[in-house]
Amino acid sequence: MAEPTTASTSTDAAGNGAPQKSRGLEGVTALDTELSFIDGQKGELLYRGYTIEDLAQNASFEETAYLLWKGELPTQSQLDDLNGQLREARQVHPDLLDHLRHHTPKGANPMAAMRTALSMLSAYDDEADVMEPEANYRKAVRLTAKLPTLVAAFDRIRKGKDVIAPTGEGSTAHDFLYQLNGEAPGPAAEEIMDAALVLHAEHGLNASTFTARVIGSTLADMYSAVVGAVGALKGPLHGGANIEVMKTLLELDESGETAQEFVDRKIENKEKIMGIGHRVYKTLDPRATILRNLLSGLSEEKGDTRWLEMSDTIRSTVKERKGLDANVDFYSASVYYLLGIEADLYTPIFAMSRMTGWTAHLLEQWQDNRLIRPRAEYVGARGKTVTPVGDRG
Ligand SMILES: CC(=O)SCCNC(=O)CCNC(=O)[C@H](O)C(C)(C)COP(=O)(O)OP(=O)(O)OC[C@H]1O[C@@H](n2cnc3c(N)ncnc32)[C@H](O)[C@@H]1OP(=O)(O)O
Ligand SMILES: O=C([O-])CC(=O)C(=O)O
Repeated sequence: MAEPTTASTSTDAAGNGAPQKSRGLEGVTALDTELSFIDGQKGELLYRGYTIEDLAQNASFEETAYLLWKGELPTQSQLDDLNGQLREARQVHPDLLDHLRHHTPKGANPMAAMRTALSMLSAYDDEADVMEPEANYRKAVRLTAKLPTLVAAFDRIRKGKDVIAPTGEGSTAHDFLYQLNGEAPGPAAEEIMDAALVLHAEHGLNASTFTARVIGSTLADMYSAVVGAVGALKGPLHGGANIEVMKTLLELDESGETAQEFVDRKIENKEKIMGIGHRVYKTLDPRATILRNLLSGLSEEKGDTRWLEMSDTIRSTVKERKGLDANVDFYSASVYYLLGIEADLYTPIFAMSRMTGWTAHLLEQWQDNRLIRPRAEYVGARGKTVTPVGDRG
């Protein structure tokens, strides 16, 4: 099962009822959620009872967002309302664009630029500190609408191109690709981007969502919580892995080293292979299967199967050598690459999608809030006394 241990009921080795420690909180169940279920042994993922395969195939990102926020898939009129709200909210205040244009170095890490821009957004939101559930829902919609605009704007500004305003039409996937590239995406590219957004939307108490819930549990506002979550997602052990996967593939393509030699070298040097392994999945991440299928179709269409072949060989070699399999970040990297997207935007794209999961968790947290505050066992020194500074050697 995904979450075998409940922190509040576990006991230490002596069975005396003291809380058990778990390095990295592995196996600890910290809270209840209705948002998603992961079976790490079977490789299953459900969002509110629906399989990820069903949602990726049959629901749009906007329908998925509604499902996460509201608990049910939307009716047509509910979806129309949400689409209207998202489209209207895609515009960002001109000050934000000026900040990206004039006060953000072109070489900034896009996740750092987004972390700052999201934080600034709160200053332009009159409801930033209003904690009523409806106000928080409206903020979740606004944050989800605005982040793609900020990501696309930053990419164009750093390339010396004009910023393209959102169209106020179409899906999140369509408008994002339009704002990024300055031309409307074809239906296939839009469909793939939409599916990728569905696949990354929610995943239980992953590190960034846990971060968001910890911040939310202090009754800090939604902006504070998602800014913290962006910080957590940036790390290469979490969402930042998708960028590292692409760097690996590009380096491998240049170097002439075979994928097997690469894996053996990494294992020999006790280095991690990015996009491989997972804290909860002990088998293939079901999202990786779907992303591999998308990559396979895209590779055929583009007549470039290099990345798929390289990825498959890395994956089968690590599986054989270490028994580890691919996670969501493994094939997404090549999918975005073949869509013509710059590698350092892959984690910001992950954040555009996960914004729905983070904010849905915050809405859930605030329905029945209690401060999240675990303990650390003190293992340092005791009994020391202060000597005057001049006498310290
Ligand atoms: C969206 C997401 O966040 S998905 C995860 C994205 N992150 C990555 O792809 C980064 C690469 N993967 C990893 O670093 C890890 O698998 C994590 C962080 C995802 C999960 O890690 P943990 O559950 O903490 O496992 P931990 O890091 O303790 O590793 C356990 C063992 O597996 C090995 N291992 C785990 N992942 C990898 C990997 N990617 N490559 C090589 N070995 C690995 C470790 O070296 C260790 O081996 P050992 O017992 O022989 O020392
Ligand atoms: O669940 C995790 O630890 C990481 C992950 O796959 C995600 O956040 O999508």
